[in-house]
Amino acid sequence: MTDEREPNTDAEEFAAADSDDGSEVDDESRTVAERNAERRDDDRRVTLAEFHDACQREGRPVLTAGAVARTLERPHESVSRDLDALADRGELERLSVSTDPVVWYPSELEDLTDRERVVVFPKRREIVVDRPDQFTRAQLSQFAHLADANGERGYRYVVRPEDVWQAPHESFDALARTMRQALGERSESLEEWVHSQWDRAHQFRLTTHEDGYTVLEAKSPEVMGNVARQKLDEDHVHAPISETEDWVREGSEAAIKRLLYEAGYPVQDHRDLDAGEALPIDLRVSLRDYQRTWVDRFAEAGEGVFVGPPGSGKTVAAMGAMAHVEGETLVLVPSRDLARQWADAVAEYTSLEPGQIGQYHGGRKEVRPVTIATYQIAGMDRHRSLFDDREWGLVIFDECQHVPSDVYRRSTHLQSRHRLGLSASPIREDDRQTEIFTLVGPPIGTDWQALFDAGFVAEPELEIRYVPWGDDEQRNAYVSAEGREKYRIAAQNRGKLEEVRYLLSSHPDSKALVFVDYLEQGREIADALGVPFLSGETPHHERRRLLEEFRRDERDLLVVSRVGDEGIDLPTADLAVVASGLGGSRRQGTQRAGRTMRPAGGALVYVLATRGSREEDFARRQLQHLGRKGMTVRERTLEPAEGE
Ligand SMILES: Nc1ncnc2c1ncn2[C@@H]1O[C@H](COP(=O)(O)OP(=O)(O)OP(=O)(O)O)[C@@H](O)[C@H]1O
Repeated sequence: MTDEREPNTDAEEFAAADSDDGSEVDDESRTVAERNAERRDDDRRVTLAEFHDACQREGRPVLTAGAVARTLERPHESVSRDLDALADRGELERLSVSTDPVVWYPSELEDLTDRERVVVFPKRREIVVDRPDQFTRAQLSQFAHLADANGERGYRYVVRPEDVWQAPHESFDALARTMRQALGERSESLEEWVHSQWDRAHQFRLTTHEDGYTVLEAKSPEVMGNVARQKLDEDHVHAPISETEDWVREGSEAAIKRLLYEAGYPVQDHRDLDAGEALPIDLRVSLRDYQRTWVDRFAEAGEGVFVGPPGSGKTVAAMGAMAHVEGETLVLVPSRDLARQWADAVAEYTSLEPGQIGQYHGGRKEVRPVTIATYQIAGMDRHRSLFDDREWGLVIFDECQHVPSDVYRRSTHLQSRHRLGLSASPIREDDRQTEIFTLVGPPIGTDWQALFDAGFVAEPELEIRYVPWGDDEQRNAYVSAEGREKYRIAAQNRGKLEEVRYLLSSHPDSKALVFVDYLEQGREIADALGVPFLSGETPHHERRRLLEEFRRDERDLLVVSRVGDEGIDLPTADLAVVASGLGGSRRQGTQRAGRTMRPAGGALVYVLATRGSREEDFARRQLQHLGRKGMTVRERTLEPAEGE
């Protein structure tokens, strides 16, 4: 299911790394080459993990040096020496049996049955872990991101520059400690690389001068001259203050952060942020531990993006951030429905009175100490004053992967305020990630799997069902069609209706949502099932009524068009069937699946794809992404009905 690559052996990895190293030997580099040679020698020493491997391959917990040498394909003599060294360090036990050769076994025998094995591939900057425990996962997620997790064959983490840039550590030494704890031992070349990335992220910072203006500080005159002064011009900075300091033009902080980020030097933002007009706020709910950690990290930085699966409590944690800032707050959301839900939630979870909470959108225009506005309104010229009407101390961007660029542009002058983004989809297909990072802040997250394991969010089961064509006419049309038309025909395969019926009938007690991408198909399915079809064409009040009925359990089935992705916050469902919608972005897949990840009930997602069509490949790729998030993904190919 996933594109997990089989790890090479360590030896292959190092052999590959070797070809880069020390190939040019001149007088000066000889010492480097010698050092590398030594290190290679070190790296070739038998490690405890390799001993474990050997035991596993031999199927025995106790081995002779000869057996280890044979299994690992290493010289007997050096293996004996290495095993001695491991025993001296207390990692192996040695037992001499008279007349027989010495045998070796791990000091912790239980290691063999229930141990996590960490293999580092420094050159690819990948870490593969077998059965990592919670602690290891928490440590790893501080400097690497989970690229694959299929539960059976291990977790693959990759360390990207931005993972290091946003590591929540005070110093490189602290980060290195976390790495060593997670990896079990030191990986020198990975550490070197991480160190260089760490340095990059600590070359520049923005600070507030005692006279109130912003200063860009560089760590050295060289980096100021070679990087900042090459990338920035008089639009961004006034005259230099010193060799390492520039006086920043008001309002260009966001542009500076972006330019330097793109040059590979993310800027630390240490300005004194303006808390705006004071607004005392008490929380009426106690935050969960991970939410408290999010809020603490936000409090420390003054900015950031909470990244967690839907239903993981980002909205509630955002209120924790509001209570920390205690300033007037502007919340921007993608739709009116969400504005209303936010207003209700603020009233429920904080000490604020309803009269202090305003909504600002097509329906209502209230600007109050806490104002929730839609992106649509916030992007309109005639409503631009929204940003300046009050001294906002905090701006919250809900679903911040959707923030339209005009809203970003308009809110850049709010850079001096606290900024918080909320997102359930960390992965972007365009370059929004840079925008979010530089305009809002760095991601603050928790390993999703940890949230599933702790039971805060129910992990959905996902199944892709490959459905045969419903009739020959469509199949033939598909064969002769081209390009996007192929997707369209496959998406609307009439065979899917039967499959939807079947799935609904096999979950008779579930509250279900059926998603479609095409209005025509939505109407057909809704008609056939005798239920309403909710689309962009459904009047607003009608939409709300239907959703309310669904929430109150007065309805248990709705067919929803793509509008359900962006505009409205769908109620909790037990079952989601994605009948079409595989032509969109990866994010869409995540969000749809996410709708059923609410804590209640054993939520289940079925994605239908037409067998043998492009949809099939697409489904596989989209759901891989979910697999990487630690969900269980299953595939099932359905046979055509009799006679076809
Ligand atoms: N600390 C908490 N204590 C009790 N309940 C909580 C807490 N945090 C969140 N919840 C509950 O969990 C549910 C989901 O929370 P919330 O709406 O904040 O999640 P979310 O991550 O913002 O979801 P979405 O991404 O769908 O907007 C809500 O019903 C909320 O009441």
